[in-house]
Amino acid sequence: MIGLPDHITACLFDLDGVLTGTAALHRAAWKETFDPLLVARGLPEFTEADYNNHVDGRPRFDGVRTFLLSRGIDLPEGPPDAEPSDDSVQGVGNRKNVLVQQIIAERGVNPFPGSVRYLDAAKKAGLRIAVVTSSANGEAVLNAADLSGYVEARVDGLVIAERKLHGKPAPDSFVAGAEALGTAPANAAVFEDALSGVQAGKAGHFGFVVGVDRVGQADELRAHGADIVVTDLAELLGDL
Ligand SMILES: O=P(O)(O)OC[C@H]1O[C@@H](O)[C@H](O)[C@@H](O)[C@@H]1O
Repeated sequence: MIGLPDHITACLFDLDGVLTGTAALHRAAWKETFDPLLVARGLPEFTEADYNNHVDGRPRFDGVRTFLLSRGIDLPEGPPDAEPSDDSVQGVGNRKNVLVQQIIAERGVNPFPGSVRYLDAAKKAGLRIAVVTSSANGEAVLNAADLSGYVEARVDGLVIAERKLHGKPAPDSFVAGAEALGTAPANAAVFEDALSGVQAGKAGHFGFVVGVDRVGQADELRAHGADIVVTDLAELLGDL
């Protein structure tokens, strides 16, 4: 049914990069945040590979920590209300959030047409639908894309922080999404564009992991745990 094995009764969709084109906006905000820190230390600029390997899919402050570690930069943690100008992990994360909200407001949120068609098909097929995103801006993005009507349960960055869940690549946020729908992981499909996200799907033993390749990393998505890789969700409907 709609490109999924028969035992699948629920779909757990990542948001940025799977349902909406906002992954590129997050990437732009991260680059604008990290480049001055790198340049000041004489290090190479933030690349797409840095984003894909260290930041994409992870909760905001995990992304800061993982990337800084990859470049050997040690910043103090700082308090959660650190000023966006503060050179601490919390300050850098807060700075990125100011930037991403500006960029989203300027460029707008566009759902992928193939993803909207897939959501329609999933709903028609009677599959349960949840969104599992590390973004604390998830609700605003879903609303801006006019997709909230499809979503029966949402696990976002705010929920992850509040419940102290381990972020992707740990499976916990997807497990919480399946739980919210009353579905066992074995009967749920995970849809992810991030390497950390397909890794989470595999680690949680979900029934099917769909890798969504928006940036030419199909092999990496497979190596991190995707059972199948598509470039557009409508491919699963078999009519592209
Ligand atoms: O900073 P936010 O909006 O809470 O988002 C956290 C992360 O959310 C993920 O969905 C994105 O893939 C990441 O790029 C982003 O950093």
